[in-house]
Amino acid sequence: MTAAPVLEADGIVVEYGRRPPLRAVDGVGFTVAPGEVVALVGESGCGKSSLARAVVGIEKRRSGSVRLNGDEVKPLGLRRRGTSQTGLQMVFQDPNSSLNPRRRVGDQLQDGVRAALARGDAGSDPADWLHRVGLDPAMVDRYPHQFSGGQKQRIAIARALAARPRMLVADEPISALDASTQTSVAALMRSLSVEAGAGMLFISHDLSVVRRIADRVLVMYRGRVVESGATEAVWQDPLHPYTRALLAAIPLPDGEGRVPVAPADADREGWLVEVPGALERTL
Ligand SMILES: Nc1ncnc2c1ncn2[C@@H]1O[C@H](COP(=O)(O)OP(=O)(O)OP(=O)(O)O)[C@@H](O)[C@H]1O
Repeated sequence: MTAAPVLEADGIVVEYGRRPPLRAVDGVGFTVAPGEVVALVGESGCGKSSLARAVVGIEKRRSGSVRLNGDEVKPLGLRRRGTSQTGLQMVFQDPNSSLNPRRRVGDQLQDGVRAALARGDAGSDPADWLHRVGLDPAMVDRYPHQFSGGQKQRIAIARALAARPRMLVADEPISALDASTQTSVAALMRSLSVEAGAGMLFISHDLSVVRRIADRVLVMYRGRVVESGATEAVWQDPLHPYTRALLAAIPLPDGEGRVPVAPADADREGWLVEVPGALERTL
């Protein structure tokens, strides 16, 4: 029996501006099971961040719904003042946007631990969280600027996970990191979230990392999910022409990469017209 999804997003639409509005996300739905890592991939500007932000409620949705363990996730502006949705945590590309430069990292980790305890979940102490993300527990009294970028991102991840979220939404969490630490941080995110039974939506441009850590992948193109399925199935047998182009653009070992573009003779709109809706595989 498949576990009930921890996250259910349905018909998400995000628009910017008016006359005419730019439809950045055009009716996207997906689910994430507990302990499952779902990757969201697609070229720059296809709407990944807009979708991620709409899911956690920091971006206004034109329409659509998001449920976390069956409870509706309201956009931030509509939540009661002071109500935090600690069951849903987000990790951003830049760890500086998640960490307060004026507070010791231990105190910031403690906020997450407190939220977990308040919900009746077991909380670990801040030093233990530093240890879990591969940092010296004795560093709890330091400030964010005393850490490298990679270390700060590990702390931001620990801070998000310390709240024991049911769901983690990570928007390009590794792309600002040193290439040598990207894979290890991504693998760490996977192991910690799976261990905690949290679902994760993982956005990345690095398709080799996606292949390593994601159970399932959603391929987004021009605001829509054009293909979704088990990661290996999508890699072995991509159904949508855009997915094929995207996978063909994986950087080659010698560093040469091709940019994912529609075939020269294709009408870009035609890609979507020919294949209406997402190509969903049976899992
Ligand atoms: N605040 C905003 N106001 C107006 N347009 C926006 C805003 N945020 C995003 N957009 C536009 O919406 C579209 C989708 O952007 P989004 O950042 O969601 O894409 P993305 O796939 O995450 O891109 P990237 O991989 O480069 O981060 C783009 O055309 C972008 O220019």
